[in-house]
Amino acid sequence: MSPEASALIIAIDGPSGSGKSSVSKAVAAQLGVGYLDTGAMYRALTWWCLDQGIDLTDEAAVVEAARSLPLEQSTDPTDQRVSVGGTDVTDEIRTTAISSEVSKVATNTGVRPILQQAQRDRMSAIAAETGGVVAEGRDITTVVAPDAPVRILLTASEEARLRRRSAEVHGTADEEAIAATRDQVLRRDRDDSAVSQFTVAADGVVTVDTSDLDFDESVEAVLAVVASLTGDAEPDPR
Ligand SMILES: Nc1ncnc2c1ncn2[C@@H]1O[C@H](COP(=O)(O)OP(=O)(O)O)[C@@H](O)[C@H]1O
Ligand SMILES: Nc1ccn([C@H]2C[C@H](O)[C@@H](COP(=O)(O)OP(=O)(O)O)O2)c(=O)n1
Repeated sequence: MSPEASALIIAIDGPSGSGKSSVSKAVAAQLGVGYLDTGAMYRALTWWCLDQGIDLTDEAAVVEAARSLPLEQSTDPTDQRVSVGGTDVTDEIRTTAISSEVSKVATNTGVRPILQQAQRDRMSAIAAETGGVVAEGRDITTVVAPDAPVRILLTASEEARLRRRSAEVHGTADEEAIAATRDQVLRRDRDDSAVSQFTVAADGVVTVDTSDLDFDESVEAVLAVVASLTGDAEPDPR
């Protein structure tokens, strides 16, 4: 039996602002396994293309960039660093400049199989190293790891997602800040929906709706699903 056969592989998908990244990191940390942020890979490729002066609408050029992307990404859920070609882009890939362009790269159908395969390879390597992995994105439960023993769709109402992203990016969730966040959340989800299904759970995928849960409750809810599906994944009580 390969080491991966008994590994704790957890796939989490969901729309922007549902809590995928923050909740997945906390779950991975509590379970003592590695973490893979697949959205960061699309963001890093977007940054690289813009840095190289590649027109994001030139599909073939972006596919070529995906093939040779010099990406380094940490797997520690408590210390996430992303660098491309030796440049640390951890913060830069979260800026509005990247958030507003990333869907052009994520909806490039030549790019997706390249990053999906890279994600499968990364998941296997992380699981072999740490005994498991929490991987999150838009198509992990359906395309990247449809055989994962734990597959979760993390959702939240449009209102909750806008409020959270607005508070995160603008430090407030007043009307003006929410209006400024709409493009980043709703338009991007609409564009991304053209290539992935992340609003309705596929067969066998458990939905966790965090609309009325605070952050800690969301982490608990995901851990409860993990425990119920694996039987032996109760978090360390320390
Ligand atoms: N259940 C929750 N309740 C309140 N805030 C949350 C919850 N889950 C996540 N957040 C906060 O909302 C923001 C967006 O979460 P994030 O994990 O980046 O979402 P996603 O990766 O799905 O886009 C972050 O500031 C995060 O701390
Ligand atoms: N597995 C994935 C992960 C992300 N994407 C796309 C969708 C998003 O527009 C970008 C960035 O994803 P990311 O998870 O960082 O975005 P949010 O934090 O949820 O707003 O990449 C994807 O198409 N497939």
